[in-house]
Amino acid sequence: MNIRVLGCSGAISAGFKTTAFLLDDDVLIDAGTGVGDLPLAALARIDHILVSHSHLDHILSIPLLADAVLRLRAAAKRPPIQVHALPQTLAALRQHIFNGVIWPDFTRLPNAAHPVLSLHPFNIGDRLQLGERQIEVLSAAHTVPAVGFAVDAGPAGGHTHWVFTGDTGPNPALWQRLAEIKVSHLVIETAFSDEEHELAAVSQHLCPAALAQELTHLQGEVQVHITHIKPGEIDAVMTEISALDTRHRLSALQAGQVMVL
Ligand SMILES: Nc1ncnc2c1ncn2[C@@H]1O[C@@H]2COP(=O)(O)O[C@H]2[C@H]1O
Repeated sequence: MNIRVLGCSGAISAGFKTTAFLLDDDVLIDAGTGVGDLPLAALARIDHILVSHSHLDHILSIPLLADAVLRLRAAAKRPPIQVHALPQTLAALRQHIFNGVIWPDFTRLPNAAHPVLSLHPFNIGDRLQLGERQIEVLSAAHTVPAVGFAVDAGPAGGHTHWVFTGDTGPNPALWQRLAEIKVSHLVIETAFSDEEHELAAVSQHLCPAALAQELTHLQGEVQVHITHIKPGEIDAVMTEISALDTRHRLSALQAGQVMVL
């Protein structure tokens, strides 16, 4: 099982794409601007999109992807791309994106019987079975209903997990759950530097000081990948993180990086 980072930035600028991970070649975890770097044939292979929350930097490639692959998938008689998210997130997509104003309703196009997208609600704690892969929905604490995900490496990988926190501030429920499973990779956000700790708090993100506090709850010695840093904050965030006293191995996640489970 491979997880490829298509985008891991907290906003955009040249060379920085927002959150998207490609699990093998058919499952997207979040659909930020990084999705747009995939060739059309690769886009057409995506069968599932797992959405952490409704914010634009995580969803904006869903409507664009639907339009890009509609004809290819219809010609190949492919089923709808399944979009999986919390009920509140799916309602936001329906109301604010697929409303015929911002974008056509691709849950009914090219026709209502065989649309290019279908919407599938999940709840925190659910375990989604996508082919051989099992993915658990984790809690997140953000300004809108939000989740993270834990991808189970399966029996060949000793049932370790690749964990993505999603966008979140301090999140006790996450650490409670992670104490019960084996974690090999933790992809955790740190959007802002400590200087911006008030903005981090109000927008429910982490800064390095808050990250340090969160990581005290993570057992063992884990490879920790820092994601969702705002482009102007990267040097400050990574300098502050390099000074943290922690047993875990911390590095900045990079677009193009492939993690093998
Ligand atoms: N109160 C605020 N003041 C300024 N910026 C904000 C505020 N709340 C949210 N944001 C920004 O809006 C962004 C929305 O997406 P994010 O949660 O990734 O990160 C958020 C912050 O960068």
